[in-house]
Amino acid sequence: MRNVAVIGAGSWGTALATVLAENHENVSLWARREELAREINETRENKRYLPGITLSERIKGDTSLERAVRDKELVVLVVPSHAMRDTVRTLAPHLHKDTILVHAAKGLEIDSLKRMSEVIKEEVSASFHEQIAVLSGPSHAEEVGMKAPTTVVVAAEKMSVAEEVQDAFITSRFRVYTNPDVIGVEIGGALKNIIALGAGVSDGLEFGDNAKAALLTRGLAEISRLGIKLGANPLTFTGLAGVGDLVVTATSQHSRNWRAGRMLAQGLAPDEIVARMGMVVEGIKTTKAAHQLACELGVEMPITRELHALLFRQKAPRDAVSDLMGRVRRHETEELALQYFDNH
Ligand SMILES: NC(=O)C1=CN([C@@H]2O[C@H](COP(=O)(O)OP(=O)(O)OC[C@H]3O[C@@H](n4cnc5c(N)ncnc54)[C@H](OP(=O)(O)O)[C@@H]3O)[C@@H](O)[C@H]2O)C=CC1
Ligand SMILES: O=C(CO)COP(=O)(O)O
Repeated sequence: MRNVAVIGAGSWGTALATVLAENHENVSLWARREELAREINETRENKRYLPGITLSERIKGDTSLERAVRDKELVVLVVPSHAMRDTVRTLAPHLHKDTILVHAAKGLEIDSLKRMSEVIKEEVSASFHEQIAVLSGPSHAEEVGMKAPTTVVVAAEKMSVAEEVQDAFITSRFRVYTNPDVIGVEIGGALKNIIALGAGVSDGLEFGDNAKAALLTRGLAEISRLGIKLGANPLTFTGLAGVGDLVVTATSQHSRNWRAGRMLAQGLAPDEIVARMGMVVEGIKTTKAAHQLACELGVEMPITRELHALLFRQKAPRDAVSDLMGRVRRHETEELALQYFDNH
């Protein structure tokens, strides 16, 4: 491919543009603010979102969505999930009929509780539906910008589409796997942010490594439970979009969600946390959406429930921990354990 576009010049969009610039001659990078597009073009740096990384001359900042997507073979959507619907609605009429759309956002739409690929499908014509993919996995923008070895996964309903996206992104430092499980990859990527918030709370309370390991493990159990209910392949949660992203987000000081959790433990309100961060903290809105989804589908998600109470009902962090630890005793792998005891 020669012409690709990245929509969203935050940290992740800018980092993905640096990867794409290794493989493609023209990379349009859409920013909604004129001064950011100008800074990218004039200084070859995005100081606010990816400081210290020199951007290739192949990357061109642009503020026109129409111009950015026109005649592009690949369009990468990297706006925060709350902005996905409006952004896709605006650019949809200008897409070339063969364009592949890949999104890299990690969240759910708060009112509809939909995954990002579902939101995108609703905003583009049916002819694009098989050309939609998701890119996810353990990948902090700061490290990708520095070309540290990174692995990600691309999921699409059609394997040939996933493979085209794999081809477009793969470099010697950015290894891309494919997976047909769009639901699992999107749910893993979105819900790990909730558990990362919890890990930040746990670290803020200085609970140590046992508590963090418990949160990650039981967090993955509840992410998988919801994902499987929605139709995901359980194996996806053992992969890059599951365990991989959970570990990288919940154990890293790069993570905005982990840092937000630490601020929660200090008693800051969600609004103050978002204002201080100056960057997107997807886990806050995703906690609301996932909690509602779990209630509607009757899926048990105790960590998500407690974080929801912490974020939106002013529950004290230590009370949330006591309530988690004091829950009714159970088997570790409840469905499997019941089968096992039936057979023995
Ligand atoms: N950062 C990372 O390491 C990774 C992030 N992601 C995911 O990528 C997505 C984007 O996050 P990230 O780049 O980190 O976010 P940042 O906070 O770094 O940047 C947010 C970007 O989105 C723009 N933006 C904010 N609101 C809107 C809106 N309503 N309409 C259009 N654009 C908007 C901002 O523009 P402005 O400057 O004008 O406000 C800015 O360019 C998230 O879903 C995140 O979970 C996934 C993997 C890694
Ligand atoms: O998704 C990420 C790494 O894979 C980035 O996580 P944060 O949004 O918490 O920084």
